[in-house]
Amino acid sequence: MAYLDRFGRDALGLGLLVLAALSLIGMTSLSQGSLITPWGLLLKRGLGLGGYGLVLFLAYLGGWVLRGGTATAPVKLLKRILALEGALFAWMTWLSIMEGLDLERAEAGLDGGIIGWGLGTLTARVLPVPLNALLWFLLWIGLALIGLGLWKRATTAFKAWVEREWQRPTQSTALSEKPAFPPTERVSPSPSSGAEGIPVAIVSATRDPRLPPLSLLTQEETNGIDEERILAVARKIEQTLAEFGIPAQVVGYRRGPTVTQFAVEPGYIERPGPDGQPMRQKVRVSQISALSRDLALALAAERLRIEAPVPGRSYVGIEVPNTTTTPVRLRPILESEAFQRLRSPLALALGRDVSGQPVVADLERMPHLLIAGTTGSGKSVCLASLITCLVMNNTPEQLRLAIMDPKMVELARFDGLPHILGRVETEIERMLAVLRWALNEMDQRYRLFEAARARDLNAYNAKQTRKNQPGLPRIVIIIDELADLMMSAPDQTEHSLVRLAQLARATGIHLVIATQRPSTDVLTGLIKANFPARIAFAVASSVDSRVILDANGAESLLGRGDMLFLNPEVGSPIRAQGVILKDSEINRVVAYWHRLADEPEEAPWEALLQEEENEDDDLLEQAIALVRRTQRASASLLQRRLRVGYPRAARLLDELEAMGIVGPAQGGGREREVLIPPEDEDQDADTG
Ligand SMILES: Nc1ncnc2c1ncn2[C@@H]1O[C@H](COP(=O)(O)OP(=O)(O)OP(=O)(O)O)[C@@H](O)[C@H]1O
Repeated sequence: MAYLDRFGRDALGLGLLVLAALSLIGMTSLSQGSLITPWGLLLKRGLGLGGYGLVLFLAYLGGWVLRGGTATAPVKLLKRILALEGALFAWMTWLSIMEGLDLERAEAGLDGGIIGWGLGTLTARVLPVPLNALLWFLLWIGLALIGLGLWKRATTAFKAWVEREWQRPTQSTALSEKPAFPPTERVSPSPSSGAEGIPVAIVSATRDPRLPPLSLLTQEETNGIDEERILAVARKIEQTLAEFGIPAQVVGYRRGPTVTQFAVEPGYIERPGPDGQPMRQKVRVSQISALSRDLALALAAERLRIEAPVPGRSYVGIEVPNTTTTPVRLRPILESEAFQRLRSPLALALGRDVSGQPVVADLERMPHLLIAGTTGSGKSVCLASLITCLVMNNTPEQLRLAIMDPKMVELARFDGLPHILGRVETEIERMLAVLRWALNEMDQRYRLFEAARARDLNAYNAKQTRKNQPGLPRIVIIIDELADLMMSAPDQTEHSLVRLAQLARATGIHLVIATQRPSTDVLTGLIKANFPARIAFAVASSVDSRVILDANGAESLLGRGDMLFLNPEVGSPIRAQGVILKDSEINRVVAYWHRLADEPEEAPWEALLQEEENEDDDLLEQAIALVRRTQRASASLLQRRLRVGYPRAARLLDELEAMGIVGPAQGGGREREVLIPPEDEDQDADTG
């Protein structure tokens, strides 16, 4: 099927290119033919110079289809084609109007041809010539931008320009008065990006040819630095602090994708000393951080975070949201020096910090990652970018993923990646089986290492390579919502996660777990103790922030990918804007691997589930005997006595109900009614 798809696409793309070439030959009369000549004449007469536009349009469409452009959703594709066609007509009409709507010229195949002339004449009846020309010119530009997919970028740039021009007159006078920033603290624009201090890209020359090319991913979209606004905010900060009796100076700034961090150096307050002489006393940093709400009010900022002091620096950092945010893209981070320097297959591109520098980390060293934040704060986007980052750098022989997504929609689009063991699991019971399988796999790997006298996965794989034997892949287990698992089988989940977290590192098994419920019943002390690397997205309160990071701060984040990353090797959390991928980028990467994949394999935990199903029959017998003996029926009783997890106990109860042994659920956690008599009564009845 995929082959047919590919073949059809290639045929269509080539067909469009050939049509473009034939149209060009016909219009320029380079060659004669019974079809080409009348076709060229028709184009010339009908479209005038627009005929050349049509040639370009066909060639562009052909190239686009060949490059895989049909992966775009059909409605979107149709919209873009219609817009490009509209742009072509608008251009032809504009040409005709500019040449005075001359029918003779149109018939001779000049200007916009008959069609351009016709459309122009139609609107000329109601509009004066300049307005008529302007209307078609604007239509041409607008439709071309939509057709080329540049509309959003153009409107954003236009808005930023209007904003800049609007603010200019009010600020220019004050600007010359005080250069507030020493040049050293400024983010110098890099040659590759043209803005925002993004480091020069370094592409590794040693990229494995089996890996997807980086060109599948989008380049960064950047906003220019609006220095005037930054200066105005800096002045406002100084002014507000002064109004509260705190002398302080803004000595620099660092601009990131969503926030700008202002470096504020506390000044001195003069106080009368014990001897009556004035004494200079430095402002305490806590005095500045206490004013965060007043500063937010003065700057009309939604939320404001104060880092007091910035670790390793002699100033306080006040982070003010930018008016426009820049989406952080994966590709420039993969190409950055910081990422390349990690030289790890499990290097993760997390985002950009408050100065626009890449934030990267090595999952192998973390060795597990905990992600938490309220709903809509950016967890799933973060997981999707982590998965894409991993599969951009690893073949399925090097890395396997076990993905669990009880929310069912967020990560299901990765189904079909050959890296995924089985498929993306969405049912609680199957997820518990994945964890049990991971524990088995870990034990088995330890036995293999022992036999091969290898200390860890790297040593084992090196030995296998020397013997020309295949090595073992690393395994990353990803859970998109831990709360669901913890609610239905808390003991089993906690036990498995903790054991894996403690022991799995050497075997190349790593965990990435996310939750939107940062409460202590989900992130228990034991789990937290074993997951020192954490990412906190925006949360509702400082209590939640402390549950995740053991520190305040996440409550002041702005949401939508704004995060605090706690790297155990660094100590204090780093603020960053997370990477976001377009759907089209993910689709291209999945399609790349899908094309190379063999038939999907059965999940390795399938056998485990089958075994357990057989065990269930024994359990059912035991459950009947238990209910009959105790005359009580509840999930917790079955869990305790039969030593099973909640999902199994609940399933057993359902089966007992279907067999008419217990009544329906009572609600409110009450026990069910038992419908069979105790054993002796049964016997009495038999004998009597
Ligand atoms: N890094 C980012 N950059 C820009 N926008 C982002 C980023 N991350 C998330 N967003 C925006 O926030 C929205 C919500 O993100 P996401 O679905 O990841 O939240 P979530 O925390 O997983 O929520 P839920 O728990 O309800 O699934 C996204 O649709 C996107 O528009």
